[in-house]
Amino acid sequence: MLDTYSQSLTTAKTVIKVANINHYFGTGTLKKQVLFNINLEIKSGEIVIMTGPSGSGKTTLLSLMGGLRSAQEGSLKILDQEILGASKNKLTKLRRQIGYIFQAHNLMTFLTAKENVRMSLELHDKYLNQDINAKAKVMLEAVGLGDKIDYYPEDLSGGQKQRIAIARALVSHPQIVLADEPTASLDKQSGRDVVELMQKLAKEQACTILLVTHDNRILDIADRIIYMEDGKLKSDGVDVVAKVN
Ligand SMILES: Nc1ncnc2c1ncn2[C@@H]1O[C@H](COP(=O)(O)OP(=O)(O)OP(=O)(O)O)[C@@H](O)[C@H]1O
Repeated sequence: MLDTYSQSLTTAKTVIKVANINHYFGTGTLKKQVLFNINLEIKSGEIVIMTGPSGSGKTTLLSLMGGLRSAQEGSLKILDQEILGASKNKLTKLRRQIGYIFQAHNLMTFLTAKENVRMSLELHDKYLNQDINAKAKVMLEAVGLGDKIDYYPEDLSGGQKQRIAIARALVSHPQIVLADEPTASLDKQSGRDVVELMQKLAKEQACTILLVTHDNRILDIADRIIYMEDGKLKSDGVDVVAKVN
C-alpha cells in the first residue's frame, strides 16, 4: 500500500521533467562530459535534496533545472517549458517564476532587509499595483525578522542574512525554489533553523524545493534524496533518507 507521501505524489503536478540529459563543458580536445543520461521527474510540493561527492555534477544539474543554463542534449521541461536550446530571453522569463537561495546569500549590501525582499517583487508585473512594502514586511515577519526590516545585511548575523534570502526567494510565491548549499556558511543551530524554516514555508506554499548540500545533518528535511556520483544519478528515493541517516 502507498504511504501518504507516495499517494500525494501520484496526484501532484510535475514541475520539472528531465529526460536523457547529457551535459558537457569545454570544446574540442578539452570537451568533458559531466552529466550522463539523467532522468528525473520532480513534483509540485516536493523537497528534494541532491547530494554526492564534490565534482559529481550536482550544481550543474541544479543550474539546468533552475533555468540558469540551457540544456545541450536530451529534454528538460521546467513548468511545462522546454529549455533544450532555449534562448536567453526565454530563460530570463522562466527565472522570474523561480526563487534562488545561494550559499553566500547574495544580498545587496546597500539595500535594507525590506528593500532586498521587495526587489524580487519588483520583477513581477502582477505586483505593480500592490503594496509591495507590506508584502516584504509580512514575509520578513514570517522568517522571524519583523524587528530587523530596516537593517542592512552587514548588521545581521549569517543566519539572519540567510533568512532574508529565504524571504526574498519565497515572497513572490514561486512554484520552485533552488537552494545551493544554503547552510554552508552557518553554524549547526543556525543551519538547522534555516532549513526548517524553508521546509515550513515551502509546505505552506506548496512550493517545490531543490536543495544541493554536503551537510548530512539536514538530510532529514527531504521528502526525497537524489545521490549523484561521477555525473550519474546513483540513487533516488524516499528510502534513501532512511539509509543515509
Ligand atoms: N564552468 C565550468 N567549466 C568547466 N568545467 C566545469 C564547470 N563547472 C563545473 N565543471 C566541472 O563539472 C564537474 C561537475 O561540477 P559540479 O560543480 O556540477 O559538481 P558538484 O557536485 O556540484 O561539486 P561541488 O560539490 O564541489 O560543488 C566537475 O568536474 C567540474 O570541474
